[in-house]
Amino acid sequence: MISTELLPINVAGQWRLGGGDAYESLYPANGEPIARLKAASLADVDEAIVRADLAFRTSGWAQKLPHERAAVLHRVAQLIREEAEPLAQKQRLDNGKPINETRALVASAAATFQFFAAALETLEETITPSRGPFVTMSVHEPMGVVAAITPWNSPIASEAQKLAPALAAGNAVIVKPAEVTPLMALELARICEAAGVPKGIVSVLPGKGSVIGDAITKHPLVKRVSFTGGTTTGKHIAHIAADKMMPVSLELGGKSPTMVLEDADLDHAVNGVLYGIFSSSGESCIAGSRLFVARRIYDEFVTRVAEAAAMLRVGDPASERTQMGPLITAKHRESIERYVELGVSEGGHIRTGGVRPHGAAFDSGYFYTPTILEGLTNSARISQEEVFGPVLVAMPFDNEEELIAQANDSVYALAAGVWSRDFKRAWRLGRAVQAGTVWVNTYKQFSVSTPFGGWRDSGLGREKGREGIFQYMEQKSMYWGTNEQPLPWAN
Ligand SMILES: NC(=O)C1=CN([C@@H]2O[C@H](COP(=O)(O)OP(=O)(O)OC[C@H]3O[C@@H](n4cnc5c(N)ncnc54)[C@H](O)[C@@H]3O)[C@@H](O)[C@H]2O)C=CC1
Ligand SMILES: O=Cc1ccc(S(=O)(=O)O)cc1
Repeated sequence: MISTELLPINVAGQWRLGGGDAYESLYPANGEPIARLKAASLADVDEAIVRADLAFRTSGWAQKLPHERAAVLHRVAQLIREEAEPLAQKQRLDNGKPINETRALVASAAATFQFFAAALETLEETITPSRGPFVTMSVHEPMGVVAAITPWNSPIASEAQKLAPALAAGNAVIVKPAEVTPLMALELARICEAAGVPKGIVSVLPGKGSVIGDAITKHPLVKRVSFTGGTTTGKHIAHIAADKMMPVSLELGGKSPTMVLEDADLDHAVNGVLYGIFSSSGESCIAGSRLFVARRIYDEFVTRVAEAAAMLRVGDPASERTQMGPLITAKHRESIERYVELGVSEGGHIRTGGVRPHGAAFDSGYFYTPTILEGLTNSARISQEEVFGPVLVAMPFDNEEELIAQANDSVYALAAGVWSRDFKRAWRLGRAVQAGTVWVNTYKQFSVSTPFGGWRDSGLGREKGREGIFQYMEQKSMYWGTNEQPLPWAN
């Protein structure tokens, strides 16, 4: 247990107990409580947003010069780095990912703050070519209060990905973390305050999405929502946003194809496929969950992947040797088990996994074995729906045309992988596959300077990259008259 005391939440700079129901955050590896807190109430939501709006207008945050705000964000990055190990351990407890993964997420959160601080300092507005007796320019203004609604699977990274650009842009930010993983957002708010972000500019309101997230989205003072989560929730938020004429960005689900060609470096591809689906226990929007392998090498390749999957070290997230930890909750594991049963009922057979691991070390956590299904087509429900767990569907293909048709036959289009030594084929497939991100001869690599987002049901808008900051700003075109030529009605 991190603390037996009820943890305070952050209502526009006031650290206090939430007004909602008390609940416990559980360690997925053993089901034991690690923290207790009270969720935000609807009154907390309204108070946080009204006070955030006041802080936006009066705290001076929005008016700071870019290099001054950037200095504060650099300090946030530095403080995250100074506290990296305790933060990683806390996130391990909150979310159950292996410690090596949570360390990488903490490092990426620091890098994100550093990147957006640098982006802000070097941001250039544009003077546009004039077409009259005036000088024209395009500038950007902060929006006011914006909201960041995040899922449970990579808390500190997904929160930093929204908080850093939103703060860089000069806004006040309401963070609504997933109910089951509230701790990292609270830590980030504490660090922002310590780094010099004025009180009221960051709030963290944990609680049920359908209540707290909904109220935040609908609030008239909230000028933008940046959401990461499931596609159904994302569509619901998009409807509310349409009614408010509010811009949104939506980072949603995926069912990403990995394509392995006959000429691929197979050692490398085996590792890439394993990492793509089984890292983070497959609880990853970009998990490479559909594997297409050239028929000529299908048996050899899938045998190698299955054998390696069976050898993955599933277990204690605290151990540096662990490659796959537990799933997030008992309920989520049940949903994955139902998907595997569905795959079998649709004609699939389990090549490896498909069970909970046995042994005392696993009994009270939410563990599941790395699972590969074969014998299914791309139209099976388990090939089409997001499982969000360690389940791979492997399928052979006969030619490129059929491969691309199947890879693109999905409501999702978030990511894709191509494995081939033939540059021309890899290029052709990489350009033909419909996806927000394509990895060639690698998978699940990220750079904060490269935009990320999905097509179709995988989302709207892009995060990261220098342009990511503009998501949180309104654009304004300015015309400066030069008086060289009178307006038509001049007297
Ligand atoms: N494209 C991307 O970048 C990523 C997408 N995801 C997606 O997230 C999903 C898993 O996360 P979950 O927490 O299960 O998703 P979810 O959609 O249930 O919840 C995500 C967040 O939205 C909140 N929420 C739920 N209902 C809401 C409502 N009516 N109004 C406002 N907020 C609401 C939740 O409390 C949580 O904070 C997966 O489908 C996955 O693909 C996850 C990580 C990255
Ligand atoms: O930057 C994008 C990004 C990185 C990781 C993930 S996930 O946590 O693996 O789903 C999602 C988006």
